[in-house]
Amino acid sequence: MLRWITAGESHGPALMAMLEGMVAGVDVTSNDIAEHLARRRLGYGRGARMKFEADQVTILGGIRHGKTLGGPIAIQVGNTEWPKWEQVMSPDPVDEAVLKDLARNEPLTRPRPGHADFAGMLKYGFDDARPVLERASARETAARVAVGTVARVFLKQALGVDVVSHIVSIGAACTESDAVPFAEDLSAIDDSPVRAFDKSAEEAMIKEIEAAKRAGDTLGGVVEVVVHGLPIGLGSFISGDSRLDARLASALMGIQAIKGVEIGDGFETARRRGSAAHDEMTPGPDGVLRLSNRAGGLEGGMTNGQPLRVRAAMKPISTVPRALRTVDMSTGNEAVAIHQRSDVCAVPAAGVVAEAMVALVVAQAVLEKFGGDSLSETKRNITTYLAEIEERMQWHADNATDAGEAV
Ligand SMILES: Cc1cc2nc3c(=O)[nH]c(=O)nc-3n(C[C@H](O)[C@H](O)[C@H](O)COP(=O)(O)O)c2cc1C
Ligand SMILES: C=C(O[C@@H]1CC(C(=O)O)=C[C@@H](OP(=O)(O)O)[C@H]1O)C(=O)O
Repeated sequence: MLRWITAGESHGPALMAMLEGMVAGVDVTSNDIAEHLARRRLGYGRGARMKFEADQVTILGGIRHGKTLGGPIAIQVGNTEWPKWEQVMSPDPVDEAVLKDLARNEPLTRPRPGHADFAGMLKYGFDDARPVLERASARETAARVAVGTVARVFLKQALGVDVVSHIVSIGAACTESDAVPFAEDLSAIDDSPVRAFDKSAEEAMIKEIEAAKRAGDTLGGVVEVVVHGLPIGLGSFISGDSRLDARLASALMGIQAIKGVEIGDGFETARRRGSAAHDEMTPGPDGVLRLSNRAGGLEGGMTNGQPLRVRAAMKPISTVPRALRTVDMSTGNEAVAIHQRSDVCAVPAAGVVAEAMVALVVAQAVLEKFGGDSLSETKRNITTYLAEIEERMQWHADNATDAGEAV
């Protein structure tokens, strides 16, 4: 089974990610990983760190001469800030006298409502939020994007599919378009500072971020991930945890600040009648043709041959410059929450992270269905399966007559 894990803190020496279960023979290099990490650093409204963070990539195992070897893949992403934090974040003990004089080491005792500080301090028994926020921080998403890159290049090489995303809304500024973009339509999406597909919405989104910044406030929004061309039958209805929609929701919800996941038309579907909620089928030249894609390409927890379409809602950043009320955990008194360097809006970056999580989950489902130890073996299995599906679809196309039931 394809599995992944990350380690590391926001201001530690580096983040690390391990990916186990990837087949041999996938072409991937440090440059591919660096390219996607650079995309994650972009976006209007991000804080100062993204301007100088270099996300130095080192592949430590599992890849040789640009090809996966079949063993666990280990990737390190360096934290540019480490030299400033060497003592505060040292894995080995540091002299108390040295730490006492470091402003950076001042205990953070005023938890930010909305961040992990409060519950994390109580749960792990810390008087300081530093050890909590270091790991809760979305800096960790750089490690996910690193392993997500391996998953996305595997999907491209095994099936020819691209995992793409765009921003649907930031605050109240929302795209008007309900088109499901193709990868070609999104080839220049990273040139948009808010990664918006719809140009008129782009302007409104930028204005929304500027207004929030001026007001000392922060923003969230909604991202959409799309994958065209997936084979029918990834995931399964046989149990809750094998349903692909459940697995996608879990992976997307696992991203810091994501508070809602919608598959296809999701919540809107719940407001419709059945007659207007599903995707009717009709005989077509390739077998069965769908008249809509409200389900987002998933029925019964399986891909159904329609484009996969999944959205994730991100809450506003909780480090609000116009700081929120809190309680000082060292005194019990009313206080204002910690305010430190932070993003005003990180929705465009969250889109890149969401792509990585979707790529990992879909790659896991592809490997589960088609197996193989090498890319060529997986591809062979895919080809055989697709030929069978095509044969059945062709049977429908060849046998359909006008004698069907009229609707
Ligand atoms: C790409 C990205 C960047 C983020 N940047 C910040 C930030 O600069 N400041 C902040 O307070 N939260 C930021 N967050 C959100 C926090 O990490 C998140 O709210 C926190 O870990 C608590 O988890 P929860 O929101 O899921 O409950 C960011 C999230 C993402 C996905
Ligand atoms: C470092 C990243 O995002 C960070 C996510 C984050 C948080 O609380 O989640 C807080 C900020 O951390 P710092 O105080 O170090 O600037 C962001 O910059 C990153 O995305 O690489």
